Amino acid sequence: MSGPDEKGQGETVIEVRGLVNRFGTHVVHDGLDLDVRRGEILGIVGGSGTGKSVLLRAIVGLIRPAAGTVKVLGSVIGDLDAESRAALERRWGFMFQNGALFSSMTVCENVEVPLRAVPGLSEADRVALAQLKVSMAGLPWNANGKYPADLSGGMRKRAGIARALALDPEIVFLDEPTAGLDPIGADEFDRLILRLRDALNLTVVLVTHDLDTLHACCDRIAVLAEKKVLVTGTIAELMRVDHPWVREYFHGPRAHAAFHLEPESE
Ligand SMILES: Nc1ncnc2c1ncn2[C@@H]1O[C@H](COP(=O)(O)OP(=O)(O)OP(=O)(O)O)[C@@H](O)[C@H]1O
Repeated sequence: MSGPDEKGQGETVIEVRGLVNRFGTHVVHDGLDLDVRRGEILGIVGGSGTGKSVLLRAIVGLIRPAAGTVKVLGSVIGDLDAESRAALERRWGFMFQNGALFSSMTVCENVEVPLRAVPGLSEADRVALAQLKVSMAGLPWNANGKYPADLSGGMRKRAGIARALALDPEIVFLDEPTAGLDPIGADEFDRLILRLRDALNLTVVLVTHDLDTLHACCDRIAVLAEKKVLVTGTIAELMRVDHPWVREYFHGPRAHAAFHLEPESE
């Protein structure tokens, strides 16, 4: 790989080494390594229960690993005092699977939540910034005043991404961004992810089962299997990997449809 360019594209912004996560005797990750480069959209795929969400949570420090190191933007998570930790957290945004919005707050108020931690920001500026993020997420103006219960699933996800963008992060984590969306809504969301990455120079790490999202959005894909990242690469590279799960996933009929390939002859 060539080194970072003048905008830092290509530099490693997340470095996971020897990660071990376990719940009781259940070992989810055992010596997992992962690198994420600035400016890329990295998709994480794997069978159900292989620990994709646990990996995202471990990267942002919501789960304390049993062993290994996670370095984000040059800092080792776990070594930081509360103040440095809070400063680092402002440099990423996280969109949980269902949006994880506060049901008693409007969309605008939800997006304002992270902005409340910014010292010296007036209420008027906070509201204006939140409204800007809501529109950047592709929601209409009148969504600002709506409550999560009054939104469709797709709109809730957009509100979740607006909140993840509240603090102008460098990295955005998306947990199954298109899950539960109809195909048109999922396509629109894929395009939104690409637009936001390009417009805001974001690094995006997303967990997905959606082959269309992999094809439309991801520069590289990391495959979780056997308690680690088995392989990372482009779709073309992963299609050449000889591993039962990878083969089945990247050569199945759904993959062929998503990747616009001719059906394989038996
Ligand atoms: N807080 C927890 N306590 C105990 N076990 C947990 C906890 N969180 C996750 N697990 C277990 O860790 C494993 C990995 O979970 P995770 O949610 O990361 O899987 P996943 O790959 O995201 O799955 P899916 O594709 O089905 O969403 C699962 O067996 C799950 O039951």
